Amino acid sequence: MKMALRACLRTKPGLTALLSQLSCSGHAAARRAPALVAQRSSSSTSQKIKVDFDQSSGVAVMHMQSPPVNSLSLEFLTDVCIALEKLEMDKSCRGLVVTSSQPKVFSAGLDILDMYGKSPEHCAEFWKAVQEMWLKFYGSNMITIAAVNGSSPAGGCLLSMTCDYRIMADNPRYSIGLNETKLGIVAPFWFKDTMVNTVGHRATEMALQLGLLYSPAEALKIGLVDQLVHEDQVLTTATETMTKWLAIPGILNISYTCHFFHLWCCNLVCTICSCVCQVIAAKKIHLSQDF
Ligand SMILES: CC/C=C\C/C=C\C/C=C\C/C=C/C(=O)SCCNC(=O)CCNC(=O)[C@H](O)C(C)(C)COP(=O)(O)OP(=O)(O)OC[C@H]1O[C@@H](n2cnc3c(N)ncnc32)[C@H](O)[C@@H]1OP(=O)(O)O
Repeated sequence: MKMALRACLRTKPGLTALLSQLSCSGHAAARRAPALVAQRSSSSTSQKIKVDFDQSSGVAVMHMQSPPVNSLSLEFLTDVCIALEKLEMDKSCRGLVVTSSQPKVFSAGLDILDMYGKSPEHCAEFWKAVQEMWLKFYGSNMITIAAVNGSSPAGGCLLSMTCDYRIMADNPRYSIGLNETKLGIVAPFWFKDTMVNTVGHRATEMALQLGLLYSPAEALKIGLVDQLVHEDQVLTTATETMTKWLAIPGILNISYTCHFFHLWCCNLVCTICSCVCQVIAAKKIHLSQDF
């Protein structure tokens, strides 16, 4: 799916416009102009994001440092998107590792305090920022690897699933998954689709209906993560793995992209049809209540 988005962002101007409308793209850029990285190795920091870029390898490491648990608030999401935009614009940056500076937690998911009791305008902006993060990671031209060095529920799991590869710390205290159901909320369809693309239909059904959080070993078993390593090795393994991915010629990447793009389009059409059916059904229920 990530590759599919990458392809359409490269090749389909119409869809790019559609996606940019969906994602309210540019909302982050409007706040702070991106700057190109000029040095051989550089480090740029916002309050909540630190990016180390090694120009010799073309690999950047994005450290999420929003205490206590990297919850995805509007401010944090905006910083993530800005950092990503800057890296995306620097053509020498080919790979991105995303990890956490917080102990025991990769990301606690959406910031619950930023969703509750806020104005409709804030909620709209917040929700657009969530979509923007998702689209930017999924549609990135860079190879992306999530170095999941702690728990990663809900939106944190989504973030890791938008990456090309996931390496998780092998610590049974940590968990990962889309647990929204356990919180009494329904995960949006694009959370669901992202998981289907990662672990398949049946595993997603089980995961979402029961709101399951998986231990690292369980997550590996269903393919939610690709590799487990000792806690101390997560970041180094991620950078080593990146070298292998970057050795693959970009053209092959684009070819696979076309296959996945086809699947993604089919999925989108089904989703639109299902939304239309739901609206029709809701109208029918409404009418039958009137009479
Ligand atoms: C406007 C929106 C419009 C529409 C939205 C509608 C629907 C959206 C539907 C679905 C999408 C939802 C996606 C989500 O991501 S919802 C968030 C789900 N997240 C969780 O369930 C995680 C909850 N947290 C934990 O499980 C643990 O905190 C964690 C394992 C991450 C870490 O455990 P640890 O023991 O290390 O720390 P704690 O003591 O539990 O927490 C420390 C501190 O952090 C606060 N905290 C934790 N999670 C969040 C969070 N998601 N948002 C905000 N704050 C969070 C926690 O309360 C503690 O604070 P304090 O007590 O002040 O120290």
